[in-house]
Amino acid sequence: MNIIIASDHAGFRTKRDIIDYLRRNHATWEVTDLGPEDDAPVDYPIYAHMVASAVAAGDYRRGILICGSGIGMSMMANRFQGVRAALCVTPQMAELSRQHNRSNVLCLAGRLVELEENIQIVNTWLNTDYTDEARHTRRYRLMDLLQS
Ligand SMILES: O=C(CO)[C@H](O)[C@H](O)[C@H](O)COP(=O)(O)O
Repeated sequence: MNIIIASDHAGFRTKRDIIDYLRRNHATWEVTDLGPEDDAPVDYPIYAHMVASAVAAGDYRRGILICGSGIGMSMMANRFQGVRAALCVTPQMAELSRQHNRSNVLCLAGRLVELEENIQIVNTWLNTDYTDEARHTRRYRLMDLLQS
């Protein structure tokens, strides 16, 4: 199973620490870091575009995007057909985004949520399966069908 991760400058430190955590604790996930390599200012749409297009193409099973609020990253990622990006600020949101929405990209708020909480969110998101219930499948498929 593979996962691709990127941030902007505001999410850089959280990204670095989450990648370190994943490599130590989730050995079954092969982690690819798309950058940036430091916290010099960058534009989040470029990084969201890289991650979301890789997930949409099926090259990566999951993606994680981190910026200051998580908002711009989720806006950009959700422009891609087949990408269901969820901005989560609590573990319960991460759980529901998997169970009900089958999220495949997780967006985190590096400036608004403490690292320990973000790690719990990541853990929950990786460890929660989609429920595969008919009503949820119908609804997440409708998102692709109704996309303009
Ligand atoms: O909304 C955002 C993108 O999702 C983020 O919070 C950015 O990290 C934020 O806008 C960056 O702000 P800065 O003033 O350029 O550091």
